[in-house]
Amino acid sequence: MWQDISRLAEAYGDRAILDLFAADSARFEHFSVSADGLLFDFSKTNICAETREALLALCTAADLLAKREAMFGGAKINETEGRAVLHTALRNLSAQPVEVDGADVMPGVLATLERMQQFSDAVRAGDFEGQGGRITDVVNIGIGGSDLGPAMAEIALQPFADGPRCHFVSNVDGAHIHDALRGLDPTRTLVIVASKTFTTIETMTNARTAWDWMAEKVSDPGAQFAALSSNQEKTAEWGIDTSRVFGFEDWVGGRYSMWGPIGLAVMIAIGAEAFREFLKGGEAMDSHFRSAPLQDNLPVLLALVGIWHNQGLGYATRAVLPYEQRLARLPAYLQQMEMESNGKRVAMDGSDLQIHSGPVVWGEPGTNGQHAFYQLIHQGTRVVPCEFMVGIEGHEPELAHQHDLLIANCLAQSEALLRGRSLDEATEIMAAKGLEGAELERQARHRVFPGNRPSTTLVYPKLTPFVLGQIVALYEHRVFVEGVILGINSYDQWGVELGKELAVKLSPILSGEEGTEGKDGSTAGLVAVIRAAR
Ligand SMILES: O=P(O)(O)OC[C@H]1O[C@H](O)[C@H](O)[C@@H](O)[C@@H]1O
Repeated sequence: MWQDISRLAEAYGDRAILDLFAADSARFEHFSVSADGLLFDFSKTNICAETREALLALCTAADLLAKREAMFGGAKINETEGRAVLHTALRNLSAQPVEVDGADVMPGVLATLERMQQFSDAVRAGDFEGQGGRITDVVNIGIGGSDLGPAMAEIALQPFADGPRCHFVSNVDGAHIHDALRGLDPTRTLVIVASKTFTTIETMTNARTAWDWMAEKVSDPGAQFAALSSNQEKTAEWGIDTSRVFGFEDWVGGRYSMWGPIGLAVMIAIGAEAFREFLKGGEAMDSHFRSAPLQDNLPVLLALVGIWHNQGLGYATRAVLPYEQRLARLPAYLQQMEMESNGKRVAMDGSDLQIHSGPVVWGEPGTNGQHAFYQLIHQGTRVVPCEFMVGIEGHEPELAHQHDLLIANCLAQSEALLRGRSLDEATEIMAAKGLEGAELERQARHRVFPGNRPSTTLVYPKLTPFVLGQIVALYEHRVFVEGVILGINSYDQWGVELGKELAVKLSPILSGEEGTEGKDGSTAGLVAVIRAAR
């Protein structure tokens, strides 16, 4: 199967996408797909019917349909940790039973959702108070999957945010919590400690700092703390009342956890009803993913475009470019989701991967990125497949003219990438400015855009909680499909462990309690410089 992809990449990798449009006047219709109001256009790639067939064959070869049902059905597909992968159960509002080890997980999921709602309602209504009165601010302390999702969503859903202000603290750098707490009233602040394991050093350190900050002004800091975790033993050690502890099971991966208790800060910000809309959006994408034929299946096609560009054509990165300022943190969120999930060098069975792992994912919202890094995207020597996204409508009707400009910019960028500008065109432009001879050629060459650079565009009606749920679930399933095709485990993250272990060992070396014997020359040298300067 991979041989087919290599053969097609060899044969078609360089062909002109514009020729494909010329050969098929309905190319846009043939190479775009819709699901519940979302439209995914991948016609501005060099995928043709033949390539699509070959890519779809990868799904069949990887037994995608059975694996998809295994995931939704609660099978322990995270084989290196012996866990099911059931973030989809967190948004299974229809409550269709989902069994793990013979027991339906749905009653527990829905009961926790209900408890979250009661707590969130109480905070928002002022029925749950701080020791100085109504809660005005919520500080979510967590990192990685316990931070990026809610932090991203809280910004994304600002038009719906009518609850207390939310702040997110993740970095162990004391500057982060220092700046977040500055100006807050500890007597009217709720601290949410979000950590699946409740052992993550950054989160525990920041939680201790927040506790001490609060203890200076209130007699019972624990009364203004809530905990979100799958480790009930550890939350009990902190003495946080169980009424404010929201648990989840080990079958929710950290980077897939914003649908459950890890989303509490978002629920408090936007209210339980809007949060349920977010879940409904995810649920709608789940049912599309499970029921649409592969060739019309949005997550499947998004994944296949990814596989074609990365494993097929060898493009090592992809840029996520939301034309939506409120999705400013989406690229960072997807970075963890995609790179922690599919950045693996061995297959599920432990053998070396024979193809490249997932790509580097990066990005910034448009139009800002245009004035920063698009230069390289248009004229650099490497090709960066671009994933544009844009809403048809904004939330500010009085600024509709600005939204139109935003859309125009988004479409202009993908058009420019596709079309480019030839030497003839550039020469004509420069000649019109009066240049001649060698100088004309030199200046014209700088103004050539090679074009033929692939991009996709995801169009959504308007960034509502429902649409955000669709988008997040779309990318989750994209990661799943790519992981299945690559034959890796997308749900562990052993690659983050070594650095953590070494950091623990370096602490006593930095403080001087232990020496640098056995350390490499660079690490020993850096330690020496830092210690000498103290
Ligand atoms: O939620 P926690 O247990 O505190 O984990 C927070 C994060 O840290 C780990 O190092 C993992 O790389 C992430 O997948 C995880 O989301």
